Amino acid sequence: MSEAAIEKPAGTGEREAPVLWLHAVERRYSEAGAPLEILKGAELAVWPGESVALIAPSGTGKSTLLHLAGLLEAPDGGEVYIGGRATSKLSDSERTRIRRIDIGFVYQFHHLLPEFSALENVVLPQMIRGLSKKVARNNASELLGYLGLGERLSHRPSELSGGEQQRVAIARAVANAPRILMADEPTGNLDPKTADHVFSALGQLVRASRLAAVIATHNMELAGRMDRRVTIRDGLVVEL
Ligand SMILES: Nc1ncnc2c1ncn2[C@@H]1O[C@H](COP(=O)(O)OP(=O)(O)OP(=O)(O)O)[C@@H](O)[C@H]1O
Repeated sequence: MSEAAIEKPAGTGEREAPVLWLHAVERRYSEAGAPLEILKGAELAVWPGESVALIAPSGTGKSTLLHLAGLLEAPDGGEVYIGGRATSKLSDSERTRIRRIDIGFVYQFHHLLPEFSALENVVLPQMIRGLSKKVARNNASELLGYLGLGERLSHRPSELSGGEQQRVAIARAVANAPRILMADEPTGNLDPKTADHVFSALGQLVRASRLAAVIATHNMELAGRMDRRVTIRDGLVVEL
């Protein structure tokens, strides 16, 4: 793992390494032939057990940043380190492996599999990872119970409320015990009370399992309950 050795973000001293570090990250798209620079050397380091709210106006690059951090896209410049490991020169299969093992993703529209029950939605990613059905089912029912869905295991997504569906999506995202949880507006389509429940569930998980969480949200009240708040300004990540 020699090329993987992390340079430390400035000012971190002897502190343990960040589990996620976006270093000098650039991302540009082209719009009608003209370059559209979204990230211009962005820096973001997140440590285990730390929750970071990403609050920025529409179109400034929140989803782009989450996609880069989640290895769903590659940066045009800079480096994304996961667990101290540089990811830009890894093969596709290694990136896929890191994505599957180290990273959990929760989307605004949960993308649950409609024909499967809540339990099965959380079992499947674990079986893809290679766990036996029995172990996966035990983990899934424990996790769903922890998120207050113990009585809803055999319900299909269409038989669950929006907040319940979103909690199933959270359970699915953390079922393989990732080190980083990324969420893109996870409460964006929920009423305030349900959003509060979902956020509390996320917070409990982050604290209980020393997850690092990066959550894009427009909800300032919920963002206020996280450890840190950052925004994107002129293509850079800025602490609020
Ligand atoms: N594949 C793409 N091709 C071209 N432009 C893109 C692409 N993806 C994103 N963009 C542009 O990049 C900018 C940032 O998009 P992004 O989705 O990251 O914003 P966002 O901050 O998440 O916005 P929102 O809060 O509305 O979801 C937008 O102007 C968008 O139009």
